[in-house]
Amino acid sequence: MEGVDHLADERKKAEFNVEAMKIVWAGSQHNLEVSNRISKLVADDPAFRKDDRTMLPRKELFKNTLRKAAYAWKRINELRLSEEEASKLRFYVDETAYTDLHWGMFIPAIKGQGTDEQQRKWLPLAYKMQIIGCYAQTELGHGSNVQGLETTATFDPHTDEFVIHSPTLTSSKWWPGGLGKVSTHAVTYARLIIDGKDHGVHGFIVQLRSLEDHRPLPGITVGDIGMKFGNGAYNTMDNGVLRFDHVRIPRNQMLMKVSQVTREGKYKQSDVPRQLVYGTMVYVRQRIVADASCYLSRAVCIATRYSAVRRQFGSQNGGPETQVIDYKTQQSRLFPLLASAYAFRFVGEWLEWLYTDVMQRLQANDFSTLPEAHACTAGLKSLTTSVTADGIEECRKLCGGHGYLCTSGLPELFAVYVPACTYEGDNIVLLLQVARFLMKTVSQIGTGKQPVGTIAYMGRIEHLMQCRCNVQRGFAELSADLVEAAVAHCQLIVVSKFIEKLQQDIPGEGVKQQLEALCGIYYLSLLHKHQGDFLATSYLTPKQSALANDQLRALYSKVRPNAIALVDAFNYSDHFLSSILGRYDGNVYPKLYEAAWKDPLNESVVPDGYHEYVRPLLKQQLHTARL
Ligand SMILES: CC/C=C\C/C=C\C/C=C\C/C=C\C/C=C\C/C=C\C=C\C(=O)SCCNC(=O)CCNC(=O)[C@H](O)C(C)(C)COP(=O)(O)OP(=O)(O)OC[C@H]1O[C@@H](n2cnc3c(N)ncnc32)[C@H](O)[C@@H]1OP(=O)(O)O
Ligand SMILES: Cc1cc2nc3c(=O)[nH]c(=O)nc-3n(C[C@H](O)[C@H](O)[C@H](O)COP(=O)(O)OP(=O)(O)OC[C@H]3O[C@@H](n4cnc5c(N)ncnc54)[C@H](O)[C@@H]3O)c2cc1C
Repeated sequence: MEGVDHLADERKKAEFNVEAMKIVWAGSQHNLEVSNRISKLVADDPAFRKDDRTMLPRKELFKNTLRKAAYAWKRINELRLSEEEASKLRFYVDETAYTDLHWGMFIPAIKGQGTDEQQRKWLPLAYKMQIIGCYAQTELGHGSNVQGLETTATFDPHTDEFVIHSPTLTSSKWWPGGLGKVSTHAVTYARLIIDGKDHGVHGFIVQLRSLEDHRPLPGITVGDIGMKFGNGAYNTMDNGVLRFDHVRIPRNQMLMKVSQVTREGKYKQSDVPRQLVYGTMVYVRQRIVADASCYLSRAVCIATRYSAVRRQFGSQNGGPETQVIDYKTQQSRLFPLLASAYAFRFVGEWLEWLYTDVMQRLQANDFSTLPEAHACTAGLKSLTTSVTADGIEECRKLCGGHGYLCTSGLPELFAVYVPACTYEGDNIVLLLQVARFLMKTVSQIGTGKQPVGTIAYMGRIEHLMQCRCNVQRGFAELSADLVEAAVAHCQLIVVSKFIEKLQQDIPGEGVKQQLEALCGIYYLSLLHKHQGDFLATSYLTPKQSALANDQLRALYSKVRPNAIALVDAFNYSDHFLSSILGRYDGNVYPKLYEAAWKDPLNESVVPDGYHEYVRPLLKQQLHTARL
């Protein structure tokens, strides 16, 4: 029934102040106000419609994305939106586009690795979108191993230029988003060669296309790499291929904050770690962690609302069947994901703080916290994206058959999100970086160096203090176990940041109690999942393990009446969720029925192809039957 809130009874059960929880989720009253205003702006504008996205052929889909990106830019300028509001608007438009890479990587790369002079030249052009940029690092044959890139940038002292070249097929740039069809410029990563000497990988600003007619400049071959997983989803993005045939750029287009090449061809390394060349990846990994909670909470919101609407079995005396959310099995799959969404929100906030702190220290030439920042961003990116991708798929299954329909919103959400486990660093490769950091810490504990920050706990573990180990010995052989240790370390960070959040003053009736319950669900469900490890290492007795499980079940019961309100606190509009199963009013069945009839296949009663391919079969059967 239109206008009826089918979830109203569920909302009445809430034992906490939902408006106050919305502020906690948004981070502040100000953030909530901006989110409300911008999300409404997008939802009310038919130009941002997206319910047809999974049905459009690629060319039409891509053109539509270009139209939306241009329209979004027009609105940002007309309404004089601030940078914060503009990025919120792109978030609520909810369509991956070349602009993600322009704002998310091209500009940050210039800011992080360009000199003041380079920033003064390039940033105003980029901010006004008079040039559009991408981040061209990965190659056909090399992704994870950045030091293995093959593209060369050879200094020519006669002309004061670099010659950018792709020497082999495997050196072709492959994957950069925005590169395929749109970008006019790329921050390109290439090996710096001076006088025959290889100085390793550096970033260069290279113009790819004419600003007049958009054609590739001489020596540039560029195009899209083709369709990716899923309908709609990441196919709105022009991930590209790029080859250079001795393309010349002026010397001052090498990003020279970390190291410089002089007019005479001298290579000078600033007094900063070379890893700062990887700085853009650290920035984006930190953003990806913040984003994981958004994707997971969307899926959880859909699955929770639908689980309250859906009924199966258990009818008493002809009464209604049981809401599937009341089954303990459903709760044991759903509520840990709900708890994870909140946990990732808080760890994302903390990581943002850590990143800002590291950046401030770098300004003051203090590089001491860089290894920890790298380990935290790499590890948490890996953990949160893996859990989120798996969580979205679990939410689809929690919605039964209807979860498989595109109109549930879940298939596209999964397809658009799952590459997050690969881009910005394959999740296993990143965990190996964390493991390396942990092993290095262990090797230093023996020398009396006290670990601080997220690894301080290691200094309190007795047997680690006795440990005398070399970082590399046995590392490869034990790498699968070390990856597990790295995940456990990252989980510890997530749990401790959730607990720290609870130690803050959290206003709003019942809000803190709900968060305490969710925090308990988060760590107890982990403990339950890994109880074998805890029992094997005698950190838990079987009795304690059983008690923990009892406590977990009790917390599911505590959260159950609040479940709908806890997902309402994410504050997602129906437009943003784009899911019939996750509708705010729970009016699922009539809307599913209505949507089916809008499918292009139902435009005609007799489908295209019937007369060519079906009718002849039927005729043949009629003929055979008569015989
Ligand atoms: C659909 C959209 C979804 C979400 C949107 C999310 C966010 C939106 C908001 C903003 C973002 C905007 C856009 C992004 C959106 C979507 C993503 C789209 C695009 C994706 C782009 C990319 O994928 S770009 C390419 C990314 N590539 C990688 O990540 C490569 C991974 N590899 C590496 O990083 C390195 O090769 C390595 C770390 C694995 C190894 O490096 P190497 O130099 O060989 O190092 P080692 O020898 O192992 O180590 C040497 C020492 O250096 C230390 N180290 C390594 N890396 C760093 C670092 N980054 N910082 C600091 N220190 C570092 C290492 O620990 C070693 O230290 P020691 O002390 O041990 O010597
Ligand atoms: C949607 C999408 C968007 C992207 N956008 C961009 C972009 O804008 N710009 C850009 O430059 N790049 C981009 N990329 C590329 C991306 O960064 C790389 O794909 C990513 O870094 C992984 O590298 P790879 O593809 O080389 O994987 P590989 O390293 O080849 O991984 C293959 C397998 O090998 C394993 N493996 C690799 N090394 C090791 C090791 N040392 N030990 C154990 N196992 C290992 C991995 O775990 C994985 O299972 C994008 C990729 C995708 C999918």
